[in-house]
Amino acid sequence: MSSPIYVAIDTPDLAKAQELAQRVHNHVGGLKLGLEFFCANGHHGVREMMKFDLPIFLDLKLHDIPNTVAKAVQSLNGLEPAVLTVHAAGGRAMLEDAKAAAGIHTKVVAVTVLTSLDNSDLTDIGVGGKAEDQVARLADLARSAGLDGIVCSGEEVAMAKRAWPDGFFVVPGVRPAGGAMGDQKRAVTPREALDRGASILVVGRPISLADDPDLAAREIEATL
Ligand SMILES: O=c1ccn([C@@H]2O[C@H](COP(=O)(O)O)[C@@H](O)[C@H]2O)c(=O)[nH]1
Repeated sequence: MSSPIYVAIDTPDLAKAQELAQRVHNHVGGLKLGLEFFCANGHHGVREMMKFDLPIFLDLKLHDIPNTVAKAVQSLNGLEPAVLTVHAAGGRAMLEDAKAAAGIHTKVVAVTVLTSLDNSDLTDIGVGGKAEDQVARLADLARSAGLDGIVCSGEEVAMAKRAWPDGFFVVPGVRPAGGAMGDQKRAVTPREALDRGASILVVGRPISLADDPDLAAREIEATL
């Protein structure tokens, strides 16, 4: 069975992205490419990364009016990433149109509450209540809009999976026990996230900043 770990390749530099993928490709289940990579390298860069023969997760977190998001998704035609993100806060019509525009092999998943936010950050942006309540609301919206799943933290994934047993749950911001949090605020360990119902885990800096990224990936895998 392939690893649930998708390594976040957070760099605009194609050569560095290829070097990281080359080092870890035998011990991860997929490659996650974000906005900084896509803005710098576009379709060509994604095609280069597809040569590692691993599923590609395009984490573009699209969030705009429905027409614009649908056209952006259509513009990915030919790439057919395994996973594509949009922001649930874009609303029902945007989510429906994003899903309709995606290829049949692409799981479209909605980002609920970024793992870098805590309850106090939510208050700052006018969202009352706790992160868990907001995740529950947006997960329900994503499900009823026909999406494949959501992105949430390991703190909410068990609750979300209970409500949506066949949903696809992406959990980023995981940290090995004692690992540096950086800007992440709602982090659990990779093992906890999987035990609570994550379908895949996104791991960035704990692998990419390690002296030996392949060893770091293998050590995380060994805890699962
Ligand atoms: O809520 C979210 C959504 C996406 N991400 C992305 O995951 C990785 C995490 O990187 P780390 O270095 O392991 O913190 C990164 O690419 C984010 O853009 C997230 O962290 N939280």
